[in-house]
Amino acid sequence: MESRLPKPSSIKRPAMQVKSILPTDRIKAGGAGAFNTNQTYCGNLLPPLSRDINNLPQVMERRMGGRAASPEPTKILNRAKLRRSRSACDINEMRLNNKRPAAQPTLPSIPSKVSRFGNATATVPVQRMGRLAGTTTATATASTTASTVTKRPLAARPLPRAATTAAASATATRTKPASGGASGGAASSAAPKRIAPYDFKARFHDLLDKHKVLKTKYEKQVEDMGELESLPTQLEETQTKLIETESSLKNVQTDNDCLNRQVKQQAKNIETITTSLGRAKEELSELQTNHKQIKMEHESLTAEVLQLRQRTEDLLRSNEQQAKDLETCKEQLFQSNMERKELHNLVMDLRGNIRVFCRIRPPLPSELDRNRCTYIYHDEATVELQSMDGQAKNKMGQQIFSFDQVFYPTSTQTDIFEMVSPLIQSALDGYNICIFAYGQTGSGKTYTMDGVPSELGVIPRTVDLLFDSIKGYRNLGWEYEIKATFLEIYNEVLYDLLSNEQKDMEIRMAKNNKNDIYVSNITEETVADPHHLRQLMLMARQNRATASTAGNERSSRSHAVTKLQLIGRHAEKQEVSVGSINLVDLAGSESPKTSIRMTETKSINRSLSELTNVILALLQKQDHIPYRNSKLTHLLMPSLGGNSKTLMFINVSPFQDCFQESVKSLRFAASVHSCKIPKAKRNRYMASSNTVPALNSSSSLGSNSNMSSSFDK
Ligand SMILES: Nc1ncnc2c1ncn2[C@@H]1O[C@H](COP(=O)(O)OP(=O)(O)OP(=O)(O)O)[C@@H](O)[C@H]1O
Repeated sequence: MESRLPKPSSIKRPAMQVKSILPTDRIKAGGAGAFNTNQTYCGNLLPPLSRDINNLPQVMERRMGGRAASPEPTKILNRAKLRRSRSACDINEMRLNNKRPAAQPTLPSIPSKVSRFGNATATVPVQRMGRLAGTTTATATASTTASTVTKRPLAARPLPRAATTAAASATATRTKPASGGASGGAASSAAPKRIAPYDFKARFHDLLDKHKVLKTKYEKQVEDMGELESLPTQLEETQTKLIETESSLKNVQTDNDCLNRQVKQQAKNIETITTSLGRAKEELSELQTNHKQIKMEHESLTAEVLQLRQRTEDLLRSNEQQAKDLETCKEQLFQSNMERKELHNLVMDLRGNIRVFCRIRPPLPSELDRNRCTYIYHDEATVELQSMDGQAKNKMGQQIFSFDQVFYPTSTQTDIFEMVSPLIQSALDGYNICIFAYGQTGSGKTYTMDGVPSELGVIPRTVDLLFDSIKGYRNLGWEYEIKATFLEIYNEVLYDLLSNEQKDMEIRMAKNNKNDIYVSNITEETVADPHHLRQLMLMARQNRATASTAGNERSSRSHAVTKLQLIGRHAEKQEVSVGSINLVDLAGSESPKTSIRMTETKSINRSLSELTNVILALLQKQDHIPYRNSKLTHLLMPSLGGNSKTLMFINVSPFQDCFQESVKSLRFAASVHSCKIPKAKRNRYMASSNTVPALNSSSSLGSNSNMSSSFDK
């Protein structure tokens, strides 16, 4: 009988390249842990199943070190066993399978068997199933088969999951028909039927089944090997991914920590903000309350503002009207003030341009034992002087004198100044005023003019009145400037009482005004306040020449002239008013019989005599008035005969031994009182005129003034 099986020589090895074993180095590189699921591979205890059938020759050759090498006894024995276990059919079938493509192995069909089992699946021999009776899993079947082929105890080796599944599937497929029919079930439960050695066909089929199972197992193992080969790469990728994941995890953890810190910080911030928000809410509430109050106040104030605006408009209209009225009133006031000045000075004129006041001083406590003559006061302006000496009384006759005013010994400084102050007012109105005291030594001239600290005289009171009046005039639009000079005439020589320097001082006539004179090189001080002027007066008094006389322990031995210039300006009306006050404390006349310093006495008496002559010449209306015969009359020329209002005090002593001098003084004063001086003219300038002195100019009427004046008619 000729077998239809192909000859073993025709079997070719599968073309598929399969790695028979894992390289040791790769296994080692993968680490033992990488193959924990397949300890047998890692330990290289068992060869892979891929070497079992298809690659068996090559494997054997490799293991044997090639055919040329002499086989080891154990391997030769195994090969002999293998050779014994395999039948010729097996070998032929393997050769046929090797010739066919490995992916689709095909076997020749056996019609007789096929018809008996019905389909290809049923080609699994019942005998084999019977032989495998008692095993319900493909694993057991495969293990049995494997042990049959390789004669190795493979039961302990776990099969790959895919192979197990395939084997189970194949077993299930083969057992289905048997379990479906009674015959099949009987066959499966029957004892395994041994195939007779001569039944090659059965053996062939049995081997074919085994071959299929092994082939399936082989394919699964190849697949598993492919999967296992890719495991290191996957492992590396997984490790790389793991490292990346760990790095990412670290980053994420870092980020998480950072975020946690931020969350904590934000939580704190939220807490702070919440607290602040609470406070802000409270403040907002307070502010809202305040806002309501302020709003109410604002509304109230707005209404008030509206009322005030209306009131302001009314007031503005009223103010405009009042401003017009004020201008009218100012104008009327200015005109009335000018009229008052005119009337005031008219009264002064009616009283006389030169007025004479007689003052009889009281005896001092130290003089109470001195004999006094009798003064009989007929009225306030008439006094009768009687000598206690009967011989002198008969010789001099009745001595009755009339003056503008007679002041009793009991009259005070205040009483005196009440009569003087109207003249000071005239000086502010632009008139030249001259006040001098005449009398024998010790009669009270200095007391009347300067006074004592407890009883101020005419000069300090004049200063106070001037500054008080300037304040009132300022309200009327007038601004005043006061300049002061202090000089004395001693032995017909001029001295500057504000300077200790030796100066060449002369009395000169103003260039454009023959009625005005000035003193060259004299110190002129602009006075800002009464205190300043008092200081200057004190300095002048200290510089004045004094000496002891028979009638006065501290007699003034010179004529002292204090000159105050008053320059008033009305900016609105463009008017300038220039007035002056000459306050003269004459040296006391002295009898040559009692004189100690004859030259001094002669000079004083001569100057006083010249003063008498000038006044008498004015009284007699002589053509020539001898002003220049003495420094005193020359200096007082504008005050005596020109544009001036003059007040002369006649001071007399109450003592009997002064009777003769007192009578002479009183006679002189009485004659002056009767003297007629032309009507004084007010110095009034228009600001637009070139003749107006410059404001704050040092040049003035008392010094070197080139001013030309236009006088009122
Ligand atoms: N009315 C008076 N009441 C009180 N004491 C007076 C009065 N008049 C003058 N005396 C005093 O008389 C003395 C002499 O006065 P006073 O020095 O003023 O005289 P005089 O005329 O200036 O003298 P002389 O010309 O020598 O300077 C002074 O002590 C003064 O205080």
